[in-house]
Amino acid sequence: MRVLTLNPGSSSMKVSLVDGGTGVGWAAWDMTAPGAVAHAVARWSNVDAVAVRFVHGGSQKAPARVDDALLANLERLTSLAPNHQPLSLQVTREVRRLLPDVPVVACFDTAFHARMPEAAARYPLPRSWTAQNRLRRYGFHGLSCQYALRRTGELLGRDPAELQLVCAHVGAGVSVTAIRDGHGVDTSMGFTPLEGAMMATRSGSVDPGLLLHVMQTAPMSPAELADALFHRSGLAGMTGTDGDLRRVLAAAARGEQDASVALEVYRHRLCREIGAAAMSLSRLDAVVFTGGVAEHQPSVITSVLDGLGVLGLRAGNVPHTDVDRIVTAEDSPVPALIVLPREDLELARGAEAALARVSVR
Ligand SMILES: Nc1ncnc2c1ncn2[C@@H]1O[C@H](COP(=O)(O)OP(=O)(O)O)[C@@H](O)[C@H]1O
Ligand SMILES: CC(=O)OP(=O)(O)O
Ligand SMILES: [Mg+2]
Repeated sequence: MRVLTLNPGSSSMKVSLVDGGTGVGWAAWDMTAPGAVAHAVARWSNVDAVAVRFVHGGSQKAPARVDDALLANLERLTSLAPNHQPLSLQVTREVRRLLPDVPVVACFDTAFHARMPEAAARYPLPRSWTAQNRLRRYGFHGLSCQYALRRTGELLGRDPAELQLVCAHVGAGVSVTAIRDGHGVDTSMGFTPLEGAMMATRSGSVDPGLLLHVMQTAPMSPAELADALFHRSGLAGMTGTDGDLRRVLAAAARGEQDASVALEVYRHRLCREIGAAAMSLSRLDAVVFTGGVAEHQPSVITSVLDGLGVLGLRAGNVPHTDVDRIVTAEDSPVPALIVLPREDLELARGAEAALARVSVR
């Protein structure tokens, strides 16, 4: 099956053509570039299916063929993932208009975490708020985790279902997930992709008491607060850049103090999330790093590894290549790997599975 995959992330729109499970074409556009979907369709119109990544699927537990009712449900989740959901809805509508005869499947980041134990999924809030079980932790980057798990199994020669891993997706969005029995059992992102580690433009976790204090002393609308936390915090907020790690590293190399401090906080918070995730496992088989930063900036991953000695990781020589590899020293008791992000392959798998289910019915 030839599947056109569309992955609107917070910093770029990634598009690929996957034919029979293998990626055969790839392109990425800056989020601000207009017409990405039209360009992709013009290039790859001869396809059997289209798969679109949605970070928030609400209660959806598996990829699903898109119809108007599904889109209306996904639209209701927009305020829970404002950096992503509107774009996914927009590209889905556009691709349905451009390719009206091709089935479109939505694949959800949240599905990988749907079996998260209650202890990890619940917030300690008044039960009148949580009675409907909607105000809970969902988790994101699930397609990326699913692929990293599969690939780590191949690289270590182990059955993925038996592996106990910590998976750190380090891109513009950053999250850390504990994986056991083939699915997420705890993860740093929660009700929205704002919780947890520090990110390119998102704050990650902040004491809710600090936010209450700010709301009382410098009143602002919910929209202004959301804009500050989703778009004007993280690396961007601390350095006055756009949050792209390349620019922050360059600023630090020029001796800019704000950039150096931001990198320290970034690294510290990532290590802390990795340590926390390990607590949901009974043993640690490996730590796997994926996402755009792991792919393009392996030196950042080395500096994170230096902080993980307590978990039994010993940093090795991290050659800057574009292949999946072990990045810990040969005698490291626990290996760490860099696996290049391939959400596109999971999107294509999801589309094939959803359409096979539909045709069996
Ligand atoms: N050559 C590169 N191309 C793209 N991203 C890069 C490159 N080098 C480093 N990066 C880092 O990868 C980040 C984007 O990661 P990615 O996983 O693609 O983000 P997202 O999917 O969240 O939009 C950028 O913020 C940047 O810091
Ligand atoms: C969930 C999320 O933050 O995704 P991305 O890293 O692709 O922006
Ligand atoms: Mg991404």
